Amino acid sequence: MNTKSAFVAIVGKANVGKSSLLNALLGEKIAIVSSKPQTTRTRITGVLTEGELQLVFLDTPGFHKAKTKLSGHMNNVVTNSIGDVDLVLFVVEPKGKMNEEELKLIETFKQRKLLVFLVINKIDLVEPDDILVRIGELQDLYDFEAVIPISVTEKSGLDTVMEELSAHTPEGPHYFPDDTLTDQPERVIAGEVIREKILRNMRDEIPHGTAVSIEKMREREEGGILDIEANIYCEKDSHKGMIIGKGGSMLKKIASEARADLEEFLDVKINLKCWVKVRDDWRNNENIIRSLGLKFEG
Ligand SMILES: Nc1nc2c(ncn2[C@@H]2O[C@H](COP(=O)(O)OP(=O)(O)OP(=O)(O)O)[C@@H](O)[C@H]2O)c(=O)[nH]1
Repeated sequence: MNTKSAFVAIVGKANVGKSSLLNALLGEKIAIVSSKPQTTRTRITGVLTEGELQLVFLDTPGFHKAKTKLSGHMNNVVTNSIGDVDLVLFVVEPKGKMNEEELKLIETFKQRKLLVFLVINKIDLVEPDDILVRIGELQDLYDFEAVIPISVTEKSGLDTVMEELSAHTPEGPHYFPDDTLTDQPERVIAGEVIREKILRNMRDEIPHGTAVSIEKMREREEGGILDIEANIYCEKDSHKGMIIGKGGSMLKKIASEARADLEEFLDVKINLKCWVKVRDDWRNNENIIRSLGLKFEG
């Protein structure tokens, strides 16, 4: 089975129903990230797996103002790393003016050219005609991928949200085991940070044909050092050569940038080792995808 996966951010001003929407989408299929303190720092709020599809919901990475020193750090790191979310659900009220926060969000969409779905929530509070007016008002603000009127309370429109998300989710491995609660999303983050460094440093040469699997992540008993070992899978020998670079220079750059981000993010000294491996058909290979998934088990 070809799998597909996406990182999804739910954004919007306070009280528009973001949490309600997330809960409604996750329903009983929720694989809540555990309540271990680290996990809240990673801001993964839920994982939804349905057949081939896996959606990893993030708590509005980089979209809101820093409240504490920690979240300030997080915003920086997350904006730089997985701020490149695949899909965004922008939740708005069914009436009223866009406030400053919302206009800023739209600016962010424009700057990052994000793939955004405009979700007009609470349509149970307005007349059907008002919804049309609302759509007219808002759809010029950004080139939204779709405009979806919903009511979480009345459970209407939720299927459409899922259909749109699914239709726009690219092929990719499931980051979490399909049926397992995970308590180690920091592994996912580590993998994503490394992958982001590859994409950033190699923009054109190596497109999306890479996957990163965290083989090991263990804090040393003494010394406060976290050892991380990662495999970078690519599709061709020539890609492997490019990722490693002349005399290992590219891999060194990728690893040292990833290490710096992760040290700040996890607030611990990190010893990061990366290996590059060729897997012709990793996208299709059930075993590899499975092993990528299983790496996340506790
Ligand atoms: N009438 C109506 N109320 C809704 C709907 N969806 C959510 N609400 C209500 O709106 C309020 C805010 O919902 P939340 O899900 O907490 O909103 P939020 O965007 O996560 O809020 P913050 O955490 O403050 O950012 C709650 O009282 C919900 O019950 C809806 O479709 N219709």
